[in-house]
Amino acid sequence: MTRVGVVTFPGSLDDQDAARAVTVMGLEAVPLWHAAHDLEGVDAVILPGGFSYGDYLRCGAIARFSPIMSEIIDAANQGLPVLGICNGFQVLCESHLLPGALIRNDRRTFVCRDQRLEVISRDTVWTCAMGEGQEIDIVLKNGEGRYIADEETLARLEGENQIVFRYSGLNPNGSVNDIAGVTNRRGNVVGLMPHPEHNVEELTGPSLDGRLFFESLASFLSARV
Ligand SMILES: NC(=O)CC[C@H](N)C(=O)O
Repeated sequence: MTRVGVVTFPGSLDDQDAARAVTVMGLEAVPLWHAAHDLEGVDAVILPGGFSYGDYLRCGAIARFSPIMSEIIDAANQGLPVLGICNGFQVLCESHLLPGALIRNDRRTFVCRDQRLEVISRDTVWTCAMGEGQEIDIVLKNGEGRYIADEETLARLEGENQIVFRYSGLNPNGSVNDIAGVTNRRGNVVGLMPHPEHNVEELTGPSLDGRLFFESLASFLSARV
């Protein structure tokens, strides 16, 4: 059975929900503590949402130095699928596994809403079961979701198909080019601000579009063996 590691940092909030989503999708969730040095042979890793280390300095800036992150950086550079959700996306940017940075929302408030996204690239481990141009609805909830990058990086992301999602309709936080999620060159590391783990069950809907992320992972892994 596919084993998906879910990391818990001090201050993580959505690690339990991420693990539940993994289980709901028929995969095995493996809890990984931030201080551990061992990925326990997992097939993929999720860095969940929350407030790691109290969001001090900058969201994700301290979590980046957790022992588990040096293991994840090495493994990701060798192709391990990694999904960073919200605070997890912030950690991935701070770790330089993904380019750019996330700063305070332009309206200076915490934003919590159902958010429509447009799928820009299905050329990643976590979106290969989606359609290009497909619109999906995923919960958004953060204070520092405004994606920025320098012009050269932006041009490269746009030119090399590394923008994975854009906000559809109203841009909720001032992210440059409406960017909601990006990937690395190889397409195994994806980070996004909205929370797919909250959109996998009827009870907590309204959409079930979060399932597509796990279906993508499953189809990528089964095509590989
Ligand atoms: N939902 C989250 O993961 C929040 C991330 C981060 N603490 C922020 O407010 O931006």
